[in-house]
Amino acid sequence: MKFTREDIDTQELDRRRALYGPLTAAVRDLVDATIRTEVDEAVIREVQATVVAATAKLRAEQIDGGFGMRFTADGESIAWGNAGIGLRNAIAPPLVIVSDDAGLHWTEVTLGAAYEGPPGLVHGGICALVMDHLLGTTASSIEPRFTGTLTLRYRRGTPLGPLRAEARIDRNEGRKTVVVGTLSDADGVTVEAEGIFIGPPTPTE
Ligand SMILES: CCCCCCCCCCCCCCCC(=O)SCCNC(=O)CCNC(=O)[C@H](O)C(C)(C)COP(=O)(O)OP(=O)(O)OC[C@H]1O[C@@H](n2cnc3c(N)ncnc32)[C@H](O)[C@@H]1OP(=O)(O)O
Repeated sequence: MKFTREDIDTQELDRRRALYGPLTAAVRDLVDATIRTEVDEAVIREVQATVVAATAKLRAEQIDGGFGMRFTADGESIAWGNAGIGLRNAIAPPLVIVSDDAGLHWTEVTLGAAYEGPPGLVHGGICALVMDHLLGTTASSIEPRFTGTLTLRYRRGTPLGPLRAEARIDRNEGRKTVVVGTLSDADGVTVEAEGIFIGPPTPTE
């Protein structure tokens, strides 16, 4: 697993956020526009050439493999390639997870055309991504936990558009943390989730 330390201060972290965030947002917008455009064939070919040229520029200098998970000297995590929250990942919705003192974790996100499964509805695997990441973050609020089992009940289709997901720890059983949560639209719950998240073995195990 790729965990590395970045020797940068908060100011440099903010500078990089301000640099890469808008690029990712522009690529995300490009994905949406690619799905929904109705322009004529000549424009499609012209845009394709522009995108290919832009990609070649970015590929001029690249890291090997994925971004990994990096930490600053202050312990701040930089998971910028992550499929759920990655600042540099246009595939990520991206999720912004917040929590309160009572242990409730939630995220409010708008899922558009890029996340469609059945017509007008969110792809079931994307619902799983949202719930896995939210429940995993909730389970990892004290120490890191990996997804062992994730169980979802799709109560009804989840419409594309604004959504809210919530999670809380149900119980801890040694290295296992059981987390429950829901995904909802304005009319109520669409998906119920339960996850069993497993921590690393203690040194005596
Ligand atoms: C990306 C993460 C970065 C972390 C740092 C930063 C954190 C910041 C927040 C990030 C939030 C991320 C949220 C997304 C999280 C993922 O997406 S993680 C990716 C998907 N998950 C995986 O790839 C995990 C793959 N599986 C494994 O690595 C291993 O099977 C596991 C889950 C670590 C367990 O292995 P193990 O430690 O050898 O487990 P083992 O000793 O056999 O069993 C321990 C206990 O767990 C139970 N157990 C074992 N496997 C399972 C299972 N699959 N289901 C249920 N119970 C199980 C056993 O029955 C046993 O129970 P008890 O007998 O103690 O009652």
